[in-house]
Amino acid sequence: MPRLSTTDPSSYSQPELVKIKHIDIDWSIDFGTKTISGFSTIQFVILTKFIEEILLDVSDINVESVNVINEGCEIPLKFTITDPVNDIGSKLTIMLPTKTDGEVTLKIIYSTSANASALQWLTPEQTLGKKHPYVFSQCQAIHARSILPCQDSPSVKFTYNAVIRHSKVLTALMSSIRQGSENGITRYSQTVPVPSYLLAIAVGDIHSKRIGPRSLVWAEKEILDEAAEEYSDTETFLKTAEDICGPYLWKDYDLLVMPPSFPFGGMENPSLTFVTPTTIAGDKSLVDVVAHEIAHSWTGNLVTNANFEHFWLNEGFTVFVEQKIIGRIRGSEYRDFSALHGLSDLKDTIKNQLANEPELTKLVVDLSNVGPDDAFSSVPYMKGSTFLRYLEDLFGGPIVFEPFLKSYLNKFKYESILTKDFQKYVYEYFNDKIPDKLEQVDWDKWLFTEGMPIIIPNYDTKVYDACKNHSDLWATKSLDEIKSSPLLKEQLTSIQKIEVLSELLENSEIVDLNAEKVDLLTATYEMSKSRTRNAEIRFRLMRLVIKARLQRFDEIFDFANSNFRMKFVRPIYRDLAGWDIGKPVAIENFKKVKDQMMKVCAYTVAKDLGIDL
Ligand SMILES: CC/C=C\C/C=C\C[C@@H](O)/C=C/C=C/C=C\[C@@H](O)CCCC(=O)O
Ligand SMILES: [Zn+2]
Repeated sequence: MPRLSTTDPSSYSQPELVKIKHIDIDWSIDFGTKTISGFSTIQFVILTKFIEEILLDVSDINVESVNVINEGCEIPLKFTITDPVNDIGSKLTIMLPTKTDGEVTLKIIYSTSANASALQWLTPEQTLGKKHPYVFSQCQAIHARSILPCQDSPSVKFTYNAVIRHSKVLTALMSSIRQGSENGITRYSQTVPVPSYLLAIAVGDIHSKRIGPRSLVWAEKEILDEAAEEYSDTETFLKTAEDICGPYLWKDYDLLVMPPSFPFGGMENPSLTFVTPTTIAGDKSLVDVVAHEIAHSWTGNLVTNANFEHFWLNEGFTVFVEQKIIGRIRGSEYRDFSALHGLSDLKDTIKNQLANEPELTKLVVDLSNVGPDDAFSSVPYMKGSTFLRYLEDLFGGPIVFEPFLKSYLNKFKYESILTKDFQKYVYEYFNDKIPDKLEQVDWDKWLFTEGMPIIIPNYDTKVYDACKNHSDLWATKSLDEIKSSPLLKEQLTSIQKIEVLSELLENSEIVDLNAEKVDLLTATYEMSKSRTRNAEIRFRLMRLVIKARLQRFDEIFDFANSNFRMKFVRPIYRDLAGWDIGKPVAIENFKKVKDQMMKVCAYTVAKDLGIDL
């Protein structure tokens, strides 16, 4: 795939010449045809002397007409759409009537395809309530182009108003501020400029419950109360994040608990985080995802990567802030534990998921020939946050680094930036203060070396050590020795149990896994399905079952079919694909359930299994 534009390798649009400033959206949601149809009125600002055409991204969109709006009159324009390119979609070229400068407004009438990659349409049977259909979107990284023609590049930020026409019995939600809803017409308005990937919509039989002064949780009725209970610390997270990052600029912060096929843990859609139900463990042990999504309100949503090669600016910073929130609330040893746990995940990613694509283990990647969905991994999250922690420690700790962080967020809010902008600001801010420390940072090595981070910070290992002691016991001792070990009298928390399993997975080659050991482990830490709802635990336990080559496929697929969060299903399918007996069973199961997965999930799992979709 050729590099599409100088600004963004994953977009046909030319943000260096022209940028969208505002969109008025008018959409009708049709569950019968599984399509959204309507129009967008798009205001562009021209950044060069003049332009004669405008290029937009589209994917599988049927464009009916394009008109230029001039002093209230609409003049039809010629346009062409190229054949789709895998992962990227098509180029919509709009011919302007004359050489144009200043600003221009276009009205585009269009409808989506039933296969729009950003959307998942659920039948009533696929919902908890079983009575009404449901549709939701996931636009990151480059799927917004499948629901509206746009400059689908995070280097472009725009405000929008939206009118959503839908069945009166359903609720329509968007990632902005609700202006009202009457007779099946719901209006939203986003007054903070956002990139296209932060557009989000969900329509279904969705209800809400207040969980804080600026927060509602939205969910199907059947899980509303337990969700409200699980996420009841949201306001504490918000206040702590404000203390670290500055004022919260998005007015409301709501959560929408997604259907289990939502492919990610959470998505930072402004004012309305989408969160997977797999974070509901019943004991708040997995709500760090909410701290993560709240952190994105600054890192990612206000200061945004200009293209996805610099995704670490979104995710590395967000994990860094998430861990600070955890440290502030639970103690610094838990901040460090979270970082150490992240490093275990990173090791797994580098060893397994990216074993054949080491160039994707760099902090800044080259996406000229790779789609963002294919490049996605824990690397920008964990390597990025480790780099920031290294800088914080080197520069003098939080007392020095936190004022910088606030200043950085304030300086670049509403903008889209590259790594070099961050680097330049580090020098601008610290040059007079700590020039000797600045000299020690090997930027090239941090940004472009493959594999694990070049330096591992000196973390407090107090919480982690207990996990390591337990995992060492299981890895090195006989069953009798394990059973009689005094260590097992020590209670571990859910997050520590997760780490014990991660360590065992990391060392699975030497652990001598067998049915008895797996069963004893399961019983000892109360990890059976009947004893825990913790999906992170169940996920790792199922991976151990596979590593032990136990043919417990019912149990494995009971979990792998209960949700289609890619973080869970992809490693399970990958592990099965590496086992001659597991692979055909996995393929058979995948074929049965792939239509219930969101497209990005089905596509990547098929790749993991080495089969065509
Ligand atoms: C270097 C990587 C380059 C580009 C990747 C960018 C986007 C990839 C695309 O697949 C979308 C990702 C969306 C992520 C949303 C939420 C995550 O934070 C969830 C993390 C995994 C999980 O917890 O389930
Ligand atoms: Zn994130």
